[in-house]
Amino acid sequence: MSTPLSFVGTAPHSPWATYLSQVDRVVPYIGHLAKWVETLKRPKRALIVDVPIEMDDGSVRHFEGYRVQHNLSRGPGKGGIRFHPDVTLEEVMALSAWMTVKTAAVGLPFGGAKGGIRVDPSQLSIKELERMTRRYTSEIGLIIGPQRDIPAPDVNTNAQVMAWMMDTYSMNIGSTATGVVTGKPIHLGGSLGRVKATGRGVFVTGREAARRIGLSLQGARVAVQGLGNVGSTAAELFVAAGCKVVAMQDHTGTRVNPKGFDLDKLRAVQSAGGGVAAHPDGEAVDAESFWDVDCDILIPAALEGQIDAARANRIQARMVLEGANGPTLPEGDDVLRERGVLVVPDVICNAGGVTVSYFEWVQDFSSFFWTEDEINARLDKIMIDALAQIWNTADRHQITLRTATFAVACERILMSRQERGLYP
Ligand SMILES: NC(=O)C1=CN([C@@H]2O[C@H](COP(=O)(O)OP(=O)(O)OC[C@H]3O[C@@H](n4cnc5c(N)ncnc54)[C@H](O)[C@@H]3O)[C@@H](O)[C@H]2O)C=CC1
Ligand SMILES: O=C(O)CCC(=O)C(=O)O
Repeated sequence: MSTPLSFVGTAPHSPWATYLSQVDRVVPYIGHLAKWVETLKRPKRALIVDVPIEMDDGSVRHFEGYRVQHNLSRGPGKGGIRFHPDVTLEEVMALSAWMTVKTAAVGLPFGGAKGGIRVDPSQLSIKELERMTRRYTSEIGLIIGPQRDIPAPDVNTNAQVMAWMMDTYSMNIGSTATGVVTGKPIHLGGSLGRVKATGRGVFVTGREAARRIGLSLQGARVAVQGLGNVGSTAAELFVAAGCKVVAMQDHTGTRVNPKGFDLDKLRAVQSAGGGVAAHPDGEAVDAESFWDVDCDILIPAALEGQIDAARANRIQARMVLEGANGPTLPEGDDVLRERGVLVVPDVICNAGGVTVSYFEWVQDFSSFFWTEDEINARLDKIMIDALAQIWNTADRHQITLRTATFAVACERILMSRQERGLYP
């Protein structure tokens, strides 16, 4: 065992502390590979960059950006870029580590990486956002590239941000490199199906898990936290399968409606710049009441650290589908397990996005593009097969799906580490 990292404090509820605890729990299930586990407890490479930009009023502001490559044993780094005022190096480390586990869990030939800028993008004009994205891309250009590390969208980033990143990287190297990012607009080498892929993966794993625990989707009540890219797609697919969304929460507010929300109305208020608070139906409640809602399926699809032990004790659902990364703290996991609430963990549940990102990367290299039906069929198969293997592992060892996903993934990562050896 080596010394702990000096540059990061591990407060008990921080995302990095959560990740470390999840790694500790897998050690008894990975046999002789446990001797390599220390490699998972530190990022391979972490870059902090200064991002100075000229604001529209002529002043200059500096933002702090990060790109962390947690582990590259199985291939180039892969993972999204987050623009959020609470982004920290430590959070990005945890997000990059979950990418390492996630890509291995679904068998993609990638390592784990993540990036972010500590900024509230809603306070920037579109031109300021573009300048910031381009300067950040040039700064992390030292370590990204189609064969090295491939960013993608995450919270508050989208296809337009990816287009600016692709263009900036391409200008800097002197030729178009579509494969440097995924989640791009379709006519710039993006893939059909990528926008909805993460939510689709949440739905497919949720549907499989429901079938396995005998929960019928017909009339099942769903509560969703975070109605962005991931949460809104998952909600739509569950409604299409016969469920009703009885509670919704986003950064604007929380509403409940036992009759089920009309998601078309949500889309309309979102298009007008509003959120859940502006939905015309149901009843507005305080944010904390979200965790008491009577429901069958709970989908946290916003940020980390949402389900602590106290909230886990109040959750009424039979199943929690982690659309977000890191929404459940280890003590929340323990309570949910004791109470018999099934948790389908982030590292498999939300892996649909990176899976279609992989398809996008492959399509960019071959310059041959697939139909949306082909993409969805391949995505569904990968998710269903991966969940089946994880479920079997959980049954065999009598462990949670989270520890089982870590066991399947860590075996692949650490076997690669062992086979590659330590010395260049
Ligand atoms: N976009 C993707 O392909 C993937 C995203 N994820 C994860 O899913 C989660 C959501 O990501 P996206 O949907 O892409 O982001 P997004 O930016 O599209 O949406 C985020 C949603 O979270 C809500 N939110 C923010 N702060 C909140 C708070 N304090 N309380 C309640 N709601 C809050 C926002 O209002 C918004 O509805 C994140 O944890 C992300 O890392 C995971 C895999 C892939
Ligand atoms: O699509 C990707 O490459 C990464 C998506 C992501 O950031 C995630 O799965 O958390």
